[in-house]
Amino acid sequence: MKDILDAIQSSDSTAADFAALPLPESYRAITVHKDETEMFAGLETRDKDPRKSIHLDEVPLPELGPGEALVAVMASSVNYNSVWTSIFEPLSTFGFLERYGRTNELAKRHDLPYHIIGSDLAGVVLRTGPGVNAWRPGDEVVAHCLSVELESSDGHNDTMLDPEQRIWGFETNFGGLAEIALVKSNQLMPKPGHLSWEEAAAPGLVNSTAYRQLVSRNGAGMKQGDNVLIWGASGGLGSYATQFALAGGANPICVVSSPQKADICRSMGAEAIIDRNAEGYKFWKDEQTQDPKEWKRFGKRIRELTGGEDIDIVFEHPGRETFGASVFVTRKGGTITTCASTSGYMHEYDNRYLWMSLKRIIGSHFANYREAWEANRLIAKGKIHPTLSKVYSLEDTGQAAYDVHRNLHQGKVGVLCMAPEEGLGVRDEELRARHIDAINRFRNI
Ligand SMILES: C/C=C/C(=O)SCCNC(=O)CCNC(=O)[C@H](O)C(C)(C)COP(=O)(O)OP(=O)(O)OC[C@H]1O[C@@H](n2cnc3c(N)ncnc32)[C@H](O)[C@@H]1OP(=O)(O)O
Ligand SMILES: NC(=O)C1=CN([C@@H]2O[C@H](COP(=O)(O)OP(=O)(O)OC[C@H]3O[C@@H](n4cnc5c(N)ncnc54)[C@H](OP(=O)(O)O)[C@@H]3O)[C@@H](O)[C@H]2O)C=CC1
Repeated sequence: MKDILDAIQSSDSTAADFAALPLPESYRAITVHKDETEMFAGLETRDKDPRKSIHLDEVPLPELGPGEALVAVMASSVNYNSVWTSIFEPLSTFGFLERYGRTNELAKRHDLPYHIIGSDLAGVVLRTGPGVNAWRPGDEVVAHCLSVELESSDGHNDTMLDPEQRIWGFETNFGGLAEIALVKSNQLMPKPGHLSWEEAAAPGLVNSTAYRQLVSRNGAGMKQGDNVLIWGASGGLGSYATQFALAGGANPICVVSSPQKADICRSMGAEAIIDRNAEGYKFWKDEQTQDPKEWKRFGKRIRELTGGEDIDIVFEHPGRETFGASVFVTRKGGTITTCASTSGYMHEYDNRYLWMSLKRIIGSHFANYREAWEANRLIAKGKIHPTLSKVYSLEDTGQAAYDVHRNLHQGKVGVLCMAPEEGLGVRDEELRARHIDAINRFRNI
């Protein structure tokens, strides 16, 4: 591993040098264990502690197949999907690995008693498999998390529709929270040169998801002037949705839960901000009953902030707790676009407000390669910025996942994998200097 790190840190290493580097037989990786999937049985979701289920193990290097690449991971980030994996909700991800393993001989590699998790990385290509021409050893890359087989016709208009579509590091093994990761080569994209390894690893999953969900024609197709209600506007997804709304000439109405988070949104340029905690919205009277009066109070507040207008697009992900309110506050003909259900996936809403006002609910999930590429291009051009707040060592990934599970974090939480310290890997100091305040906006708050 030391030779690999030395080659990455040396300014004159060539593709041939990387190709000649011997690969280690094993490497360190963040895992959950199959024999521990019942460890939290009977506990409430919030009491399931990722620090207990997340391990740092030495694991064997997987075989490299056609169309694949092995990447030395300098940094990764914590996504909520790793929280779900670590608390074994809504189901154990070992089921995904078993199912994938049954599909073909090579996919059997993924069905192991441990799951190496993580769906983001920034690093350097070490080896490519047969059939890979676009990338070579030594390339500095980030990886998006869409894994597709594309053997069926179904995925050829939009690769997210492939029947064998999987999220790398969640529904496949050998993810990014590790010193080495195995990806398909069509997950690779150029690392933005003005960012450090940990900054470059932070946006990937959430930035691509927010891009499809909000901007792409496959999602809400946001346009100039749209009022966009963004739940969790300073969180992982929301901090990118807020930037897309502002950069695209829309009007974000940011919902957050503290004055500090409201300040972050303000510093991004948002003006309409609702502190859901301070204003005390209670959309549910009890576990079974919603309170339409609270939907109306919320809608009235939105009208105050917009000069009397309602919402064109809701950027939904909290799910059960907010969905009824989201459908209610959307304007006639407007769109609710949803990619998750953090607070519960059995949603309830008053359908009269949907059909009578011709509203649409759009399901959105990650992004296809083109959408991920466009989202990464905006980062590389300094139009959208990473929202990295805190960075942990690989050893402390459990604590990082705990912070995200308990909503103690801001923006994105990074993890150093092979990178010995923060701040390394910057290749374009000039572009960095132009955007340094925006790059650091979420740091250490
Ligand atoms: C990028 C980051 C993203 C995120 O963070 S997203 C948040 C984290 N992700 C999640 O929480 C999602 C986790 N995934 C799930 O919860 C499950 O993954 C799903 C609920 C999405 C799907 O459940 P499943 O059990 O995998 O699939 P089924 O479709 O419920 O069951 C499969 C069986 O059901 C049959 N079936 C499917 N559709 C139909 C139909 N229309 N009519 C009749 N049967 C159907 C199939 O054939 C098969 O059957 P047979 O088990 O016998 O093989
Ligand atoms: N389908 C897909 O492709 C993707 C799905 N996801 C899913 O989206 C969800 C959010 O991910 P991410 O943004 O990274 O997570 P974060 O935890 O970083 O941010 C979510 C934010 O939502 C707000 N929130 C949480 N619970 C509630 C609630 N009950 N009511 C209102 N607001 C709430 C919080 O902000 P505040 O407290 O300030 O209001 C929180 O910070 C997860 O479930 C994740 O698995 C994520 C990425 C891709």
